[in-house]
Amino acid sequence: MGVWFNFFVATFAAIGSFLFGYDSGIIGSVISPNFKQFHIYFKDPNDNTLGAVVSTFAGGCFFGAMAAGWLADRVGRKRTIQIGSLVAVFGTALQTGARNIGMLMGGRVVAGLAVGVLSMIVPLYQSEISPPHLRGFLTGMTQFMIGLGFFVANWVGYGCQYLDNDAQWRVPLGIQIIPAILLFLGMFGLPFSPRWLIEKGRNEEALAVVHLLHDNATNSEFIESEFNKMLEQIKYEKSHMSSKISDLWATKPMLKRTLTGMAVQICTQFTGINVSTYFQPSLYAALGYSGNTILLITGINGALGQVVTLVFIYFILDRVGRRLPLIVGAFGMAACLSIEAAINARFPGETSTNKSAQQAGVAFIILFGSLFFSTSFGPVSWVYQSEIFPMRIRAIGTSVSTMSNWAINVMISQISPLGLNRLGWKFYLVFICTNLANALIVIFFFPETKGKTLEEMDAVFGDQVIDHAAEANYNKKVGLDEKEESIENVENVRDVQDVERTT
Ligand SMILES: O[C@H]1[C@H](O)[C@@H](O)[C@H](O)[C@@H](O)[C@@H]1O
Repeated sequence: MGVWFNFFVATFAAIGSFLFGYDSGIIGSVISPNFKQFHIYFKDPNDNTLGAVVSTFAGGCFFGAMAAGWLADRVGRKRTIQIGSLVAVFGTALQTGARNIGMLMGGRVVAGLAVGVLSMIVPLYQSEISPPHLRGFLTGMTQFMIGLGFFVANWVGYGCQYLDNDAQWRVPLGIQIIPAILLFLGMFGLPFSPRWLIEKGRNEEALAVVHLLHDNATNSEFIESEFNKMLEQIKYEKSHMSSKISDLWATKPMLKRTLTGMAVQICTQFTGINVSTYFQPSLYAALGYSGNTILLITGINGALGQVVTLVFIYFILDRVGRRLPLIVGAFGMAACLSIEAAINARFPGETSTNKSAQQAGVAFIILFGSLFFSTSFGPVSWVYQSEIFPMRIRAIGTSVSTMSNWAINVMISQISPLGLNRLGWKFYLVFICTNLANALIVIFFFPETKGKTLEEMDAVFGDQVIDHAAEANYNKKVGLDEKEESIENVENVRDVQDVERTT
């Protein structure tokens, strides 16, 4: 079935990422003053309670991402997605049927657990089913679908504010049950990750999946070689290495991977994207805009971000690699925020009526998120964290990276309202510095991973590598049948390589 099927599988699984975006986005509308019915029903909850409604979700995400690392190895990537979607159904039901604020918060925590699981497992699954030359695009679908979730949530929120009974908040919260059920059921029809199948010794099923994903008349050689590489590497890892949490820092190359995986997510949060995502209306208000204009600008920004993300992951990411977009993006975001700070300092919305300054202010917020973030840390963070770990530790490594995302996410969303109120335009300065720091971190510490198979990442991070050419050579030399003996000889080949290296 080949590439189209591959694309379909990656996109369908990304319904999990849609839930991530929708669930994160919808709560901002539901608790806003426009949703009067919500405030009446819950007897005017104060700011602390509303803050807790938002942060309990992110807290749940943190623990969900943790659990997903454990689940993904035991029951597999596909079943973990299904578990995540079932938990999402439960969390949605609790929120939609909430009778008091406690029940609503309980629902937020459960939904958070689900989104935490899905945020970690969806890109991991996508990267394990992708051929190397399309991995950026297919794993990048995670970011596209997160953005779509936010976008749909904005408009659903916009429409529902006009309802004048409980449905005003129950409907936007309840809608998530549709994608959650669709994902749960649909995943029955999608394949298991071939790499996980090999790990479990189900090689024939794995080979069938690789055929299903990459098949077309001309590439049987590619399929065979891709499958053999997976097989050799995973068998070697299984027989020679452990998969304990401490393996994340057991050797220098492993520590490097772990720190890079965490760093890509921490840097993503320190771009300031969530200040712009969660508090976008306040940013436009600070420039002097109000009411429906704010909604309109938010809508345009969201739509533009989607188009740019798609163009970037489809045409650019697999060609230019991961490093360059991250570096350009970080400098671009620092530049946008510098101009933004200057405009806000010189022409504050309360006192200034300078129209061009206001428009420029809006333009640079849009450029920041829809251009620079969408072509850098947005998609690349998910792609990168899912491709850098070896199989035996990939689930735990990806889980720790995703947990870093949520931990810093909670921290930044807690301090942002304070920062924006107390520091005003000076708050931008913080993120100018963090974006410059992000650029330096990438320049000095992030290796390029474009086009490599997941098994070739060992070489990228300085680990021992199975050299397939040397292996074939060795087999020929000792007169063995290459294919059958390849696994058994990996150890010998390494010995030969070691000898060659030391002589
Ligand atoms: O807007 C989201 C943001 O809320 C997440 O924290 C980030 O990790 C995603 O990449 C981004 O798309």
